Amino acid sequence: MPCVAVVDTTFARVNMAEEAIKVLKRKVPAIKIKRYTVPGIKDIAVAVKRLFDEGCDAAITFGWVGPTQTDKYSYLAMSIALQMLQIQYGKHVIDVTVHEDEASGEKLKEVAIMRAREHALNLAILLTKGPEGLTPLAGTGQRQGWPDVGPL
Ligand SMILES: Cc1nc2c(=O)[nH]c(=O)nc-2n(C[C@H](O)[C@H](O)[C@H](O)CO)c1C
Repeated sequence: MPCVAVVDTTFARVNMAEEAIKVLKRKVPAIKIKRYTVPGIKDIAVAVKRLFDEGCDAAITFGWVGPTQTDKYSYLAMSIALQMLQIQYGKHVIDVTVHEDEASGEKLKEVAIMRAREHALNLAILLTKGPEGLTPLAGTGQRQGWPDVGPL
C-alpha cells in the first residue's frame, strides 16, 4: 500500500490538497495519505522530511507564492530544499505551486484547482505504473492549471 505525504499551507487561498486527495484516492484506492499542514512554504520541507522518515513513499506539496520579490525568494528557498530532499531520499516530491500573480480572482482559483488535480494524476501514474508511466505523454507540452500547449 503506497503512502503519500500531502503537505499544504494556511498561507494558500485555495484548498488544493483536498482536490488532490480526491484524485489520489480515486486512482489508487489502496493509498495511504498522511496530511501535514504548515503556516507557509518555508515550513514545507521539514514536514516532507518528517513524513518520509515515517515511511511515506512520495510527497506532493501545495505552495502559494505571494506577489512580492520577498515571496519569490521564499519560493526559491523552498524549492531548493525540496530538490535536496528528493535527492537525499530518492523519492519524488511533486511541487504544486501557485504564484499569486499568475491570474486573479476566480481564474486564479480555477488554475489552482486544476493544477492540484492534474499533478495528483501525474503522481498516481508514477506510483502505479513506475518510471515509464508518463512516457506516452513525453514531449506533448502538458501544462498543469493552464491549457496544454501541444508538441512542436
Ligand atoms: C515572505 C513570505 N512569503 C510567503 C509566501 O509567499 N508564501 C508562503 O506560503 N509563505 C510565505 N512566508 C511565510 C514563510 O513561508 C513561513 O511560513 C514563515 O517564515 C514561518 O516559518 C513568507 C515569510
